Amino acid sequence: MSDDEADPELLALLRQHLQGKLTISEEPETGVLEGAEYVYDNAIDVALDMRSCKRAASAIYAQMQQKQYSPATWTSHELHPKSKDEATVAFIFTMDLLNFSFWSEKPDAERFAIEYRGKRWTGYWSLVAALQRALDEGIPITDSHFWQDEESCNLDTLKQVFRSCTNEEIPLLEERLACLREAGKVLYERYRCHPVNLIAAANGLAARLVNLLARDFRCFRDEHVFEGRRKPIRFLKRAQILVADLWACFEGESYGEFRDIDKITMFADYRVPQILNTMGCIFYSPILDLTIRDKKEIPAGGSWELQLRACSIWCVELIRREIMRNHPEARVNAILIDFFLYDTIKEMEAAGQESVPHHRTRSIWY
Ligand SMILES: Nc1nc2c(c(CN[C@H]3C=C[C@H](O)[C@@H]3O)cn2[C@@H]2O[C@H](COP(=O)(O)O)[C@@H](O)[C@H]2O)c(=O)[nH]1
Repeated sequence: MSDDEADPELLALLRQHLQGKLTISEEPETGVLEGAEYVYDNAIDVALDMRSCKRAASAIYAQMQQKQYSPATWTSHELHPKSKDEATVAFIFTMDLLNFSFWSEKPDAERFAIEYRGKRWTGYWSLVAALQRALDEGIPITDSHFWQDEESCNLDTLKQVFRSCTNEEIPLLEERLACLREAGKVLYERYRCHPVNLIAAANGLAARLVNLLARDFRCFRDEHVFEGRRKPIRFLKRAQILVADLWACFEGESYGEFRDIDKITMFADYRVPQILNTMGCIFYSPILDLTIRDKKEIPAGGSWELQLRACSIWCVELIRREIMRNHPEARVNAILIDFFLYDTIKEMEAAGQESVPHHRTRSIWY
């Protein structure tokens, strides 16, 4: 077919569209839930316990009501940015670009930690504290121009930004620099150097923003082949939590306004599976259970890890459906359930009440 002959299939599609027979769905899907259900249906090392999920649904709903859990809870965290503007969009984008792999095998007093505002911050909060401290110190760590400037933004700069008050360095420092470099390049090439233009391109659709992040940024493309299945399983954890953080921070308005926000799923990290296991909602084969309890590393991209992540997503979806079945008026979605579960396991950790460890996989995806 010569270049100027149109593809007959395309012509047929166009004709159907013009005749109003073809509605090109405005509502894109991320495919995350579909992939999670597929893995759940084919998992042999991870399973769900329906009775525990039902029990968890009513307990979670009751506690969320009692704590008045809402998107506004996000801003109430001491370290999260308070201004509702472009600077906060840039902060959240930078934060979720680097929001991965903080766990340490060192004892608490020796693990990587950031000293900021008179406190020691570890885990996710060490990331937020380091970014806030860098901005206080005049380092433009949330500016995509800076990320591309190899003179002023390099490994030494990041070592300074993430300098620890212990002898342990932040894990995967080189990978974090690579994420900033790539994101700086893509934002320059496609989004006029600022993530607000990426949000504008999504046109108020959360699923579209997630898909744009996965399409344009390799470092957000958290998808993996499960046991040889041709179509990769999409987790897109940092892309999804980025949308969720925007929605929560801006309380569903302005840069956080998404008419399909309920399409966002739980974020497949290493903390929520831990609390779901603690509550008996998900359980493991004896060998996997032993591996996790012995704090042995689980290979990134392997079947065990994908089963853990996918079954956790599916578990939170079933909990969400159970809550909506019993409370049709509830303003609860997978994001708020997830945020609640994460904050709950962190409270348990702070109180020394963790009964089972989280799984250990070192990865840039979560
Ligand atoms: N599923 C899920 N994963 C989350 C979060 C958050 C923080 N979200 C804040 C925003 C609103 C909420 O109220 C939280 O205050 C971090 N993480 C992930 O956990 C890991 C860090 O664990 P640790 O090293 O122990 O701090 C790492 O993979 C990180 O990406 C969440 O909410 N959900």
